[in-house]
Amino acid sequence: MVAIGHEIPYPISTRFPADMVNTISERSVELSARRNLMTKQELFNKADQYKKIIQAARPLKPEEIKELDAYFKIGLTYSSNALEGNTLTISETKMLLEDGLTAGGKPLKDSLEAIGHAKAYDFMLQIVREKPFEIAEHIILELHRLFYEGIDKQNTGKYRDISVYITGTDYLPPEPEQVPHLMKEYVNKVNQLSGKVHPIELAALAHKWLVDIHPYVDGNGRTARLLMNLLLMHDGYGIVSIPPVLRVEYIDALRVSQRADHPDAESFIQLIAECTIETQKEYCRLLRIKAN
Ligand SMILES: Nc1ncnc2c1ncn2[C@@H]1O[C@H](COP(=O)(O)OP(=O)(O)OP(=O)(O)O)[C@@H](O)[C@H]1O
Repeated sequence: MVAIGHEIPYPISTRFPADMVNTISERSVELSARRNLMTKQELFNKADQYKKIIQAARPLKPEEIKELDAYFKIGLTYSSNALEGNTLTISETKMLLEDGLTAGGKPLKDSLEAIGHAKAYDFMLQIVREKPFEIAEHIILELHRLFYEGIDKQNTGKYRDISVYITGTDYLPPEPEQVPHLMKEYVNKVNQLSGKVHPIELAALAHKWLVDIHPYVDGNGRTARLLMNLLLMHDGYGIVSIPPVLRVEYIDALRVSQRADHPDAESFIQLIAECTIETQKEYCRLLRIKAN
């Protein structure tokens, strides 16, 4: 069970800063260069310092919260879909979600994924703002349903009844008969761990354990990243994207956490902590907060 105040972070204008794409890749380079220089605990400490600084800028006006929600919705929708090969750029994602304009010549599926992801994001925010809450199976299924119903009605919001494989890895997700009971165990494990480890570690593990089970036919990565963000938002850390340029690091860290010999989730947790700090810097930039 996670219970903290209503801590919603915040952009300032839905009018996307023109430098958004550059900012994302520059931040990623910076993030890559810094990798492994700080311990997990140092990263958590830094994220907690930023969290305090950002919280001191509250309360925000309702219009500011609305604008920040829209800003990060576009950012997460773009990055989470791009990680899975969706070809929409951040500007095309913005045009689609704000003005209803589809990108000419691009697959319809890419637009449906963006629209679905945005719906699931809105639901995620709604849950974060209804407190207190516990992670529950119906919440995770609803995140998936909203994301996936426009793409494949048959497999939306329900567990898979077929075996699945993750391309490019030896790791085999469990057989479909095991999924319902593994998901029950999963929810209990996440709720029981809440308050016992740092919230960023909890969110990273919730992501990792969900993709380990791979409960759906498709859309596992995106549902897991939304769930991770539900936990991070709930604890006041903001919306955390994994920039597409870090895809290799992201997948490698998951692989290390799943290898048969000495599985180790530490580098995955560290990567999520680093991405959290980058998000917090973005909040500071948008809110004109001097953090150093
Ligand atoms: N070893 C791994 N290699 C690659 N991806 C992994 C691995 N372990 C877990 N994953 C997760 O699985 C996701 C991709 O899984 P898959 O290719 O089955 O896509 P999916 O289920 O269709 O979900 P989505 O399309 O949203 O990612 C990644 O985003 C990642 O979060």
